Amino acid sequence: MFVKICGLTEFSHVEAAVDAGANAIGFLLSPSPRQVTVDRARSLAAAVPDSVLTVGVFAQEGPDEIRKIATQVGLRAVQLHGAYTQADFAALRDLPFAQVRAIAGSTEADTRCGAFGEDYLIVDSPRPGSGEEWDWSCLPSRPTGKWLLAGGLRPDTVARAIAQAKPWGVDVSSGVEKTRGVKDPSLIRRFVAAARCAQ
Ligand SMILES: O=C(O)c1ccccc1NCC(=O)[C@H](O)[C@H](O)COP(=O)(O)O
Repeated sequence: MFVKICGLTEFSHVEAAVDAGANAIGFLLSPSPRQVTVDRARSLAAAVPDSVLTVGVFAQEGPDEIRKIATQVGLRAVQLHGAYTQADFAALRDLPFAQVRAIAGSTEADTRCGAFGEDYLIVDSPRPGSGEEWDWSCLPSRPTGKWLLAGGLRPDTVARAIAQAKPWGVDVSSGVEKTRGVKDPSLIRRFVAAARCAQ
């Protein structure tokens, strides 16, 4: 089970996620309570071993801005949330970054990973990063390929979510925070362990 921890802002939390065995770590580079500056993201990303995917999360920047920021930070992947088109993904394809397409699972968006040429698909709640649970049993069509379930997952709910939705991976932010925007290392450890034990 592939596990991504999103919205990290502190070195100690990056270390906790890496030590816990996370496969990917996300940095918010768009407006959010978890947003980090380009300089901060670059420093945090430099502390992550090559085996872990560093993902920059974007929600409103255009391809040129994403290209610039992702290169400055030294990311290994970009995650595009919202109204990004197939053309936006194509415009970034020449970069040496993996691509993550994040969609709201409650919409009619294409749930096939790779439909826009992306490497990973995140099927999220209608309000990304809100921590709100949503009804993933009501997906209009079953996602395929390397898809991650996200949206309101927590250490005590992730096993049930995996059993029901059978995703390729999971993604969490709010569920491993003690207060909004502030991660808790013990919750990170519990989340990764619970996801890894789940079937
Ligand atoms: O975290 C945010 O504030 C955010 C803002 C805009 C776009 C995406 C955002 N977050 C993405 C994520 O943290 C995760 O991919 C996912 O939505 C899980 O969030 P959560 O429900 O908080 O676990």
